[in-house]
Amino acid sequence: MSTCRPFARPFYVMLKPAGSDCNLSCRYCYYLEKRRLYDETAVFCMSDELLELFTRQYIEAQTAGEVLFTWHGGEPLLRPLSFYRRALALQQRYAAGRHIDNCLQTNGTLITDEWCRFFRDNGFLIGVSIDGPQRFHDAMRCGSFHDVMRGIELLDRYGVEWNAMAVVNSINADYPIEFYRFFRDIGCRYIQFTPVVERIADAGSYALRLMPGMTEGGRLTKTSVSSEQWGLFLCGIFDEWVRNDVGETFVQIFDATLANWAGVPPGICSLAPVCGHSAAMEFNGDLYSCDHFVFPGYRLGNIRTSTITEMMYSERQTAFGNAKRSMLPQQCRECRWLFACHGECPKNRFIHDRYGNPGLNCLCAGYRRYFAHVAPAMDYMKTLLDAGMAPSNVMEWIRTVRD
Ligand SMILES: C[S@@+](CC[C@H](N)C(=O)[O-])C[C@H]1O[C@@H](n2cnc3c(N)ncnc32)[C@H](O)[C@@H]1O
Ligand code: SF4
Ligand code: SF4
Ligand code: SF4
Repeated sequence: MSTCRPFARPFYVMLKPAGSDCNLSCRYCYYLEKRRLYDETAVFCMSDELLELFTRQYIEAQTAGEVLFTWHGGEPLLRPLSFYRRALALQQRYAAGRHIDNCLQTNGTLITDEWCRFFRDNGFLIGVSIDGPQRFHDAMRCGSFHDVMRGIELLDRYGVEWNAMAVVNSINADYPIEFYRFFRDIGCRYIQFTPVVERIADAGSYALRLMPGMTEGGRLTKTSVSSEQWGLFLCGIFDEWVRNDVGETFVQIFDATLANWAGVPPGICSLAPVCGHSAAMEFNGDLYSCDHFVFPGYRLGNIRTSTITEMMYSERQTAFGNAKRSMLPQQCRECRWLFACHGECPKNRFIHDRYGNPGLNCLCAGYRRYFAHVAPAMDYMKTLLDAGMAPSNVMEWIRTVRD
């Protein structure tokens, strides 16, 4: 096994213990169709033996004293509690003094008292997918609103730490304030927004229906958000947040934007300069460059035949990571917001820039609007941070300059 550890930063692997299996079929889901990569498979289920191999390799591969396990899917709660008990036992067996944390991303519908006790007792951080008020959520997520809210109430009752993962799509994007207030009203203090940007491939050009980023052609799905919608959405929510909630409600993209303004790592890959530190592993041990690049051309190998270390530090994965920067079109290279945007996620890069070069992010116009809109407040918060003061002082300032 390779002992070479050239990355200073840790890396992460998102695990798919039930593959792409799910009890829902959300309209915009990019992951459900990944079962087509494994046509010969009837049951998508990570074996105990593979779980052990992964756990050992993953812990050994980490350069830091903390190790984060990320359970993802499909729906990870389709696996029984006994699977996760075994996972924790294996983590302890191979920890060798390292501190281990677990987070799990779920649609929330299968949460029970028993799961909550387990999450609480073992310090799991739970990401719950919820797309805002019922009419928005149900329109995309199979009418599951009440089941998800019941899951959230259970998590609250047992004191389990959770945050919201909200997908911004063609429908809810036009209602930023209603959407944002919903999360505040249900007591959610940590919110992540992800825009839907998916393209359907021209017939027969890909093994999957949806296309990978950094390619040309295809047509946008109906649920995808437009660049204009995304920009207006972010500006609308920012105005509400910056007046009332700084330091109280944490919106991941605003924190990441401020981090880039202050010159520290942003904490989300989409606004970081390079990719390559977060891979995804399917139920059978296949490792892919990123959860949003689970396509045959981005399969790095399988942990039964190569180690995670070899694959994560391979030339291929390094090239994948650096492509985020090296493939930036001229318009991005000249952009005044490059320090904050970095061309955003390569998954969303498939339009031409103003010079006719390929590889511009299809949300570019929205991001330009957003960065220009938040710049004065970001400048002010950076000044506060430099002076050792809390960014929440921006709320008072913004009221005096804008009211
Ligand atoms: C694929 S799901 C897997 C975990 C779990 N089933 C859930 O829904 O939380 C992971 C996250 O991706 C989000 N998601 C699904 N399809 C998406 C898309 N096309 N674009 C952006 N996010 C998407 C989901 O809403 C969820 O928050
Ligand atoms: S619950 Fe998650 S995995 Fe299942 S369809 Fe919805 S987004 Fe996809
Ligand atoms: S491709 Fe997108 S999601 Fe994947 S690591 Fe890069 S920025 Fe993140
Ligand atoms: S705002 Fe547009 S041009 Fe500027 S870095 Fe981002 S994607 Fe590139």
